[in-house]
Amino acid sequence: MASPQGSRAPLEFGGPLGAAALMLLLPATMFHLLLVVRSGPARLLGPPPYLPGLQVLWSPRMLLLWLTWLGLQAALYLLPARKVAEGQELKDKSRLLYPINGNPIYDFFLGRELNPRVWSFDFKYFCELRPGLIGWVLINLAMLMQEAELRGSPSLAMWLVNGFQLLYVGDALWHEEAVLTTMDITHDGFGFMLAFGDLAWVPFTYSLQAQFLLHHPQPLGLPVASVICLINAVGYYIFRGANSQKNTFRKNPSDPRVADLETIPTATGRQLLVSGWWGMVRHPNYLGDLIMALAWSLPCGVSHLLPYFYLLYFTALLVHREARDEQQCLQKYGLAWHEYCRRVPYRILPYIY
Ligand SMILES: NC(=O)C1=CN([C@@H]2O[C@H](COP(=O)(O)OP(=O)(O)OC[C@H]3O[C@@H](n4cnc5c(N)ncnc54)[C@H](OP(=O)(O)O)[C@@H]3O)[C@@H](O)[C@H]2O)C=CC1
Ligand SMILES: CC(C)CCC[C@@H](C)[C@H]1CC=C2C3=C(CC[C@@]21C)[C@@]1(C)CC[C@H](O)C[C@@H]1CC3
Repeated sequence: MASPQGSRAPLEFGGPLGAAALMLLLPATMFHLLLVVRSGPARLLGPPPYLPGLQVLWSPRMLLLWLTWLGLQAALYLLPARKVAEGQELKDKSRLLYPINGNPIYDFFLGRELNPRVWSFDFKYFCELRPGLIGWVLINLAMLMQEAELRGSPSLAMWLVNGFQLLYVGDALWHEEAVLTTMDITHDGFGFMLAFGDLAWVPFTYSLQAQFLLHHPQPLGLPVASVICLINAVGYYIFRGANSQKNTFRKNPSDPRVADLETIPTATGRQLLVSGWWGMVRHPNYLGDLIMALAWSLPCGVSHLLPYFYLLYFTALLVHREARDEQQCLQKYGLAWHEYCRRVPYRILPYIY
């Protein structure tokens, strides 16, 4: 089906071939990382030390545990006390139409249903923040507790990684409503990418540093730990400052905290911030997030590349995501976006990219 303008919407992620490759590569990458992190050499680019037998990989008990975890999260999600927030309204009051491009692989990967719901249970919104992110910090905690069992007490590096990532997840849950304006909720369908990303990729690869530290303890002195804490604090300050500034502005441009910021009018009636954080680069929030990603890897030392996998993957993800967002903003704002790009020429890293 053509999009409202009659033209075919551009295929993303390399179209069907890219989608098929990612659906094979991503689970294989996660599997490789989980095998290598437990090995002595822990070589990111080396072959996995061994391939476990089927009896190791398939456990009905683990499947039951995972389904119980999902069920618990679903029950908590349905609690009547939860706050209900308006989703982001689309331009023409209707919902985006997904191109029926006649290719099941691409649709399966990117998903076609924008708001997959059963009654009030929104599967995409539920998966985006709860089972995966909370599962992530639970795995981290399990690593910390296992290190305490093994070595008498958790290492300083393990405390740092747990603390930094607990702050990140707690922040995401505290600002849960902000997820409603992300492209995952407003633009992407709920397909393999988000289902696998939310439920497997986040808990099992985002906890890689904690898993690495359990199997490869790293000495960390207080002076270096203090510098790493400062790096994470700077990253979080930029991340939170930029996200809050934009979300406050989007909710109420007259809010005293953003009313004095310079803006560019657009034909949609919405304005673009062109000073403050969003006058520094076009995605300051990504910059803060990447600085935190560096701070999460540094406690693992520099002897192995493996703990820096998240930083490498995340850089690629945000560079790609930024390009996708640029395309969407160009479609939304046209000349106003060109003007914004002229005045704010850098995307993520000031004077570099
Ligand atoms: N840890 C992880 O795996 C991931 C973390 N993230 C983090 O999630 C957060 C959200 O990122 P993301 O969902 O990509 O989207 P963003 O929060 O960056 O929002 C992008 C949208 O913001 C609006 N916008 C852009 N520029 C301006 C401007 N100058 N003035 C006003 N509005 C503007 C546009 O939407 P509109 O104009 O329609 O409002 C644009 O589509 C980020 O901090 C990111 O780092 C993201 C992906 C993965
Ligand atoms: C290569 C992967 C399989 C592609 C999947 C990417 C997903 C894991 C991410 C896409 C956007 C995400 C966001 C977050 C977590 C990761 C995913 C789902 C946050 C919830 C992280 C916390 C932030 O405060 C908000 C983010 C929104 C986007």
